[in-house]
Amino acid sequence: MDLVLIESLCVDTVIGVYDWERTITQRLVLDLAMAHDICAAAAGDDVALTLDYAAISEHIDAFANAHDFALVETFAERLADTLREEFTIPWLRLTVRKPGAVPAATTVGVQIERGIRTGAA
Ligand SMILES: Nc1nc2c(c(=O)[nH]1)N=C([C@H](O)[C@@H](O)CO)CN2
Repeated sequence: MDLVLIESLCVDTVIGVYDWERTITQRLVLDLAMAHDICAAAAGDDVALTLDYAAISEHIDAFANAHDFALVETFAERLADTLREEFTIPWLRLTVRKPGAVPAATTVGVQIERGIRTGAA
C-alpha cells in the first residue's frame, strides 16, 4: 500500500474545553498518512493522478480557521470525515497534537485511523 504523507503541519485554531481557551487561537500540529496507489501518477508524472499534498494542506488550514471545537478528538474526527469525502481517500491515519497544553509533557493529542486499508490503495 502506498501512502501520501503530510507531517508536522501547523495550524492555528480555537480549541479547548476551558472558557479562556474560547477567546484565543492555539497551535495544533498534524501528521497525516493517506492511502493512495501512486503508480499512475508516477507513470504519467501527473499531480492530477495523486493526492495533492499542497491542496490538502490548504484544505486543512481552511478547516482549522472555520471551526472552533472543544476537543482535539472532535477536530480529528471531523477533519478525517471531510478529507476522506473531499479527496476520496480510502484510508487515513491522522495525528493531532496540541503542544503546550500540558506543560509537563512535550505534547498531547490523539491519533485515529479511518477507512479500509487495502493492498490496492
Ligand atoms: N482527551 C482530551 N483531554 C483534554 C482535552 C482534549 O481535547 N482531549 N482538552 C483539554 C483542554 O482543552 C486542555 O488542552 C487545556 O490545557 C484537557 N483535556
